[in-house]
Amino acid sequence: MNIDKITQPFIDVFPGDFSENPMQRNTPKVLFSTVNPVGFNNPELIVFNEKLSEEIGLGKFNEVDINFLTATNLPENIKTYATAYAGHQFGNWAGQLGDGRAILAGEITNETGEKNEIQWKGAGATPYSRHADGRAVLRSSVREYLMSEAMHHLGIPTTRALSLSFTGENVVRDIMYSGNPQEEKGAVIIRTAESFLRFGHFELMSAQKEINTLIDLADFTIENYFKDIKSEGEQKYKEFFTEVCKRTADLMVEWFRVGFVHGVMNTDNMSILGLTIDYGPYSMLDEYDLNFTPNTTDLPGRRYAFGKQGQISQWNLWQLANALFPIIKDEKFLEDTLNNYGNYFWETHDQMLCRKFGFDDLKKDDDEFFTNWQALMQELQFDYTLFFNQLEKLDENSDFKTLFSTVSYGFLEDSKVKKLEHFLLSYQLRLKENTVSKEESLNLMRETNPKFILRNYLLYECIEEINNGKTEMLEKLTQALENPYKEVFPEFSVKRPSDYDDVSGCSMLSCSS
Ligand SMILES: Nc1ncnc2c1ncn2[C@@H]1O[C@H](COP(=O)(O)OP(=O)(O)OP(=O)(O)O)[C@@H](O)[C@H]1O
Repeated sequence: MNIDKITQPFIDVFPGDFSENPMQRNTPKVLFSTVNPVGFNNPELIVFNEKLSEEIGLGKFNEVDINFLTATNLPENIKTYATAYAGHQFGNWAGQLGDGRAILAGEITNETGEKNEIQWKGAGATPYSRHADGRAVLRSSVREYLMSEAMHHLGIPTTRALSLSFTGENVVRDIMYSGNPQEEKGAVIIRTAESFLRFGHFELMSAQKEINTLIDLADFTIENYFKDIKSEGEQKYKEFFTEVCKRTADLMVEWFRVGFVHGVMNTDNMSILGLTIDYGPYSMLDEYDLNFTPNTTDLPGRRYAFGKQGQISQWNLWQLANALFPIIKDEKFLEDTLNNYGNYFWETHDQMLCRKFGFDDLKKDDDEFFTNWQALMQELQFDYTLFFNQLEKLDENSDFKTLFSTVSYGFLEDSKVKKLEHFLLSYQLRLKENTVSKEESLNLMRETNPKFILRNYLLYECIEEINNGKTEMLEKLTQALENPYKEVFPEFSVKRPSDYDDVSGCSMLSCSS
């Protein structure tokens, strides 16, 4: 691998802590600290993403590269560091946080000039670990590795995953806060992204009244990642904020399109670039439920439930607006932009739903159609993904009851069948308003509705296998997630088996990763 090409421009630009023993640091107003990863004695590669490595300019894997992949015995040119950020967690200001178990190697540029940051997750404690260990368990690492790649192949902006390795050490975790912690295998992943900057980085500098660094951070971000912005002065920051709002809304709509529930949308988990970041207690939707949250910590308020993600992202943008206020002093502008967020979000959301149904354009009465559909989905307990796959197969000759009863988690008694029939008739009437052919309408559905989603029970089975030294499921899932709009393995295109309804890690997840 071209490890020698990795550089660290971030640490040349921003104030940081370079002290010998960063764990005892006492310099609050910095954006990063240099820190050495622990290194591991017996690391073992589980999977390496060669396509991504080539794409970002890191090239092919050699056996010696296992050291780099686990942040062990690093060469001189890699000056490792962890960044400081702040955040609002579950609606409350949490003060300073930071990369508690993420360590950056720096950045690599590929042949076409595209830059990517490279980061280990689980390579040891940093000055931002608070009292935690900086480690990651196999379970959470497999989940992040596979799901971030699945999102990429679904066409959704995300951080990506380059490798997954065993560290050779065990880590102690209490999965469901049972008071009975268990040893689990430790793992480390490398993830990559154009940038890992979060809303929280801006919040930290603003809260600390480090306005010059806030300006530098905004300038750095615009110059590197928002290259279309050419204005100067306050106008530049206004355009930046508008674009962050747009990218965030677009991302939320994409999550709704495929049924992704993030589970822990704190502002420190919001990417300033509009990427999906932090694959913790996430879940893909099985049965359609706007109120579903996979995160056990979130159960009481369901703040981060599936149906609330649009609204919560707007709340998070309000916090970002507050943080940017020292450089965008136009309160009315910020308020108007945030108020427009809802309109833009719903317009984009409804356009997306149109495509899911194979409609070529949004019509006046679609609002009512979508509301009826939502009520039907909830009441008939339909699987979100499979419902649309079945809808593609519907024609005059099909037995609609058989077609849809296989994708419900409940029993379709006569009254429900009537409701379904009524809805499908209204759907067929609505399809007649299309100005495109049946085939074009079907193509729209096929490219919008995935045939494969990475369900929690599949991940659960995969983790069990890897724990027992087998990688067959990992290989199959990789193949399936790389082709999500095809049915590569028919056995994966079924609803969650009922055996998994109450298995921890399949229905509910905790943050103990
Ligand atoms: N095992 C751990 N050791 C040290 N810090 C941790 C650990 N787990 C979580 N943290 C820190 O706690 C905060 C919130 O955790 P969260 O679960 O959102 O993040 P994460 O999954 O570790 O990381 P990321 O957001 O980088 O994907 C973060 O600042 C994170 O770095």
